[in-house]
Amino acid sequence: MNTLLGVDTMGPVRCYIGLGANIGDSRATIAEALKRLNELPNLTVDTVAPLYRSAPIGYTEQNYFINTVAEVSTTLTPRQLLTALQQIENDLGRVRVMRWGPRTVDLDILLYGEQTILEPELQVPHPRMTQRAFVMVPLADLNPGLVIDGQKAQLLARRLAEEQEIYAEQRRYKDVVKKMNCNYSLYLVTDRAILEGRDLYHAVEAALQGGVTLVQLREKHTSSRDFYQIALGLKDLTCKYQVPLLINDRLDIALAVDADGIHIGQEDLPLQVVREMLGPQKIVGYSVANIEEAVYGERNGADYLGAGPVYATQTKSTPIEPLGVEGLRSIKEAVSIPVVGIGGINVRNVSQVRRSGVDGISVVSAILGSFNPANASRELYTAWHKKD
Ligand SMILES: Cc1ncc(COP(=O)(O)OP(=O)(O)O)c(N)n1
Ligand SMILES: Cc1nc(C(=O)O)sc1CCOP(=O)(O)O
Ligand SMILES: [Mg+2]
Repeated sequence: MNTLLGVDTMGPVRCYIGLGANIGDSRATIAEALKRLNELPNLTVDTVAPLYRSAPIGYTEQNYFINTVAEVSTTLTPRQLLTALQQIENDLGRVRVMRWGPRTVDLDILLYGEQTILEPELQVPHPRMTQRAFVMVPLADLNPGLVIDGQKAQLLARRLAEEQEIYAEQRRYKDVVKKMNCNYSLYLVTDRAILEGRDLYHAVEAALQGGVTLVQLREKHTSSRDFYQIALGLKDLTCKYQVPLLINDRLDIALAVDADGIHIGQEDLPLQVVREMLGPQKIVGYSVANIEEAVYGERNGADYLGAGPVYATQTKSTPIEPLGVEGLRSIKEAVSIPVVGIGGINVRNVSQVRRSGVDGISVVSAILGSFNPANASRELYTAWHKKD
């Protein structure tokens, strides 16, 4: 490898990381470990296998484990990667008491490209990986044809799954990856009233073609049955463009269509209840109009905040005075989760909004009020990405 100051100059290396936990809320810990992994500089989590529950091996007087495997690409060296994984383990409360004993979270480098590393602290490929169903089964989900020690991952996984106790969990961790990679920059919120009879699917598809990065289905006066049917249709559409779909207000609809998440406000179900019922892997957005609400949102499980109204808007009647760019900036500076501005944002003021430091713009009429939502989205996209 060609290294310069410890960084591989040949480009990213594909690695597989094994994750396991059996103390506390293991699913939430694994979700948090994946998030922190993806936040490392020089590393991207590309895919995560489904979760599995597996019987402990070695010391059996302990809880079953939750396991998965992540495929990542990184320019970190093996040593740097090992140090980063140990830091995440420590930050998440791992205490090393006994070998093969209970653990809050365990992160192992399974494979680092095609390299073999035989150092006292680091052996890659992981020396016991081909003997463990909880490694080989999720690994084979990600890359069935991968050959390790001359054996195909899928064949090894099948044999080990017959010999060892391992159960597939319901939750697909593709949701975690979608959530981690969520792009808030151009966020469309729907409102059929503004369409004045034009077709919602056509308008949303045009907006997706124009560069919208996130969609929220907002239906204020629709029966539950119709809301559900529209949500199913939009889910197909957003899946086609690999853009997440969030549901406004309605937890039942979000659950029923397995949406990527929900957006709730100050008058909707309590944030903590929504987070608990939707689980850690889904996106929860929370509306705020001041710093107190923003801090509460961050502390109680919101993934992002919708701050508004930034400017006066005809789309929703709100008693709150517009925040303006300075109000928006003060909210953004008070929290560390993503913030999007909403309310009266259009192509003429988008660059002001961007200068407040927020992570994106959320719009209704600037896209759906246009007879050409694709163009309108393209213009907003360009304005958002324009350098000053
Ligand atoms: C991204 C985003 N931000 C704010 C809102 C407003 O939510 P809420 O205050 O709950 O009002 P309704 O949209 O439910 O009328 C939003 N929907 N999206
Ligand atoms: C749905 C919504 N929520 C707001 C808030 O301030 O919380 S403003 C708003 C409407 C945004 O529509 P437009 O982009 O057409 O102004
Ligand atoms: Mg609401």
